[in-house]
Amino acid sequence: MVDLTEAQKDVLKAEGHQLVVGGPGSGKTTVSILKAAKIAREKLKPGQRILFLSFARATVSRVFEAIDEERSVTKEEKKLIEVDTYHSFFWRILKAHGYLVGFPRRMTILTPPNEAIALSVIRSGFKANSKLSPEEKAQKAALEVAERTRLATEEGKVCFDLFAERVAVLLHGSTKVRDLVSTMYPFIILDEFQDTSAEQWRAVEAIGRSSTLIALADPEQRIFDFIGADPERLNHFIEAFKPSTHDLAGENHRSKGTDIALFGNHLLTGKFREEPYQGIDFEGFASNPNQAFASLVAQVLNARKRLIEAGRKDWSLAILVPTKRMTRLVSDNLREPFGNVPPISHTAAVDMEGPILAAEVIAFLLQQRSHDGCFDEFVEVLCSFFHGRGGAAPTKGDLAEAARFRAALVKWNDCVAKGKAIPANSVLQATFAVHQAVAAVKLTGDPDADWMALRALLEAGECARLAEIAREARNVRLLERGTQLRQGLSQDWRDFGGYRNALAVTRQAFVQEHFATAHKPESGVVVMNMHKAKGKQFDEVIIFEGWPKRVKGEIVGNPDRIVGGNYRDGAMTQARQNFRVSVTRAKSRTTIMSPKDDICVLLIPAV
Ligand SMILES: Nc1ncnc2c1ncn2[C@@H]1O[C@H](COP(=O)(O)OP(=O)(O)OP(=O)(O)O)[C@@H](O)[C@H]1O
Repeated sequence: MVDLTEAQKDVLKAEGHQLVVGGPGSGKTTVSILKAAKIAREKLKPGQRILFLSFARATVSRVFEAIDEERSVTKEEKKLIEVDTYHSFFWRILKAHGYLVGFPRRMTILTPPNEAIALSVIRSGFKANSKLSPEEKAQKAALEVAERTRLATEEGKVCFDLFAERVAVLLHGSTKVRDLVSTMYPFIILDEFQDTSAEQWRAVEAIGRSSTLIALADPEQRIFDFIGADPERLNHFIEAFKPSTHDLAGENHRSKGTDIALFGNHLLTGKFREEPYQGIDFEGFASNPNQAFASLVAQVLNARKRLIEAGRKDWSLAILVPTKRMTRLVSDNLREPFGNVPPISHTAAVDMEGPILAAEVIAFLLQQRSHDGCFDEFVEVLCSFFHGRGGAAPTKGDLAEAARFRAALVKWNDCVAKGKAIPANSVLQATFAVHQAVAAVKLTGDPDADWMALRALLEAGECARLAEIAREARNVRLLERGTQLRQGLSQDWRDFGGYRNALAVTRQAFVQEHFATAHKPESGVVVMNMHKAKGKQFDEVIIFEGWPKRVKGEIVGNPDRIVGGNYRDGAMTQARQNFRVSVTRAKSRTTIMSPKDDICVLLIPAV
């Protein structure tokens, strides 16, 4: 067992609601787990459990890892600690009691890709978010809320965004439901409390009337302002519950023996010291793609070598980048580095809307239906892919593509009805040919082989859109991932001698996947957006940003920077906090890579 600090010991001793604050790696998660074990020993009645609520599945797996590391916690105690995401906890409440707040009794989850499809028409009526006036933003948000509400109340399709708000209404309105929750969970630990949104806060505020709340927070790791986190949140908690407050502030256990945490603190103020920071490396690179990626690959290879030589098993190296676009670019470059450097095996956290919808296209085809109107349905699935693949930001190009396919289908059906030949230049000719080829495939009942056979057909076929979909589908490791989908498809085959419900089975598998909590934390080389690194820890971190494009010495574009455009603008508090969160994810070393001729403005000392 670790030697707890005095402040950590106080957390274990105190009774009632608690607020535990402290910087990165100060031991908040660790002490909360020990506290949970103590509660399990001393306070729980049979059937009761302690709930540990977190934001994302990835953080949940970190917490599981931390629980496993805590050797002083017994197996029985571990069983009584239930780690869950807000989403999944709220969904459980809604499924049981949602009808009390206007939802139909039968509800399904509208997954993010399908939500993106449903909202794409509204969203595409507006310019990019950054170009909207506050009024336009409000108007867009109101339209989205109205449509989400309609989908939920009229069609029983509930998207994640509605969970917290409805649960808050439910818990404030019904003492009975609240008591049910508190009887089951008399103690609730709230992870990353500084990032709770107004709705999430309203929901836990209600539960706090009958359960004891233990909030863990680092106000300076607040990174979710854009979706409703509020600097005042800790004060809301203090006012409502008068908790005992425990400050683990100065401690840094994650990167002991280094100056990583210190550097993180200095980033907040922009006041750096002269002496180098142990564990922080800076690498400048030249502002062009070849040299930038070559420098990155060199750093990745060095870091990987260090970690392997250190003899750790399960080592982890994170490459953190500012944008989604950069995540893809880095991943592409690692897959095919320059010269004779072999591919660098890694996982990349790319947005899943496109890949999931691409998988749905394949699933639809696995059904091999042949009824009238089957081709129409296929075109509709294809159009859904274009509507949804951009997630919250559908592109005009994708929506135009969907419109073009739909218009071509009307023409197509018109020709068929009139017995006329279909125009040879119809965009659907190639699509139809692939559809026919798929219908002729003899499926075997082995889901892996069949899935791959269809994907290969799409990839090799004449239709460029379907080939693109097949490539997107490669990003979902659906069949490797677990047995849920494979079992579902096999069962389907056994029941019907074909994959009659493949699309429904696939959608269900993704919902399950979203709620699954037993994943291992990432290991090996991982590439992800800086935002996604919150709450995680890695052995080494490389932070890599974009570079300016110059024409005749003048900067004409500066994409993918840690600070948009790399402009200095006021206090830049939010950007500083984000940067600090990324820097402090490392246990032993953080390498910061920024263009030599336009260094990240946050690294330039404040005067
Ligand atoms: N008192 C202690 N002595 C030594 N090591 C500790 C102590 N407390 C925690 N640790 C270790 O320090 C690391 C970071 O701790 P933990 O994850 O609990 O921090 P945290 O405050 O939750 O971090 P963050 O907010 O950055 O996610 C862990 O590997 C943990 O085992």
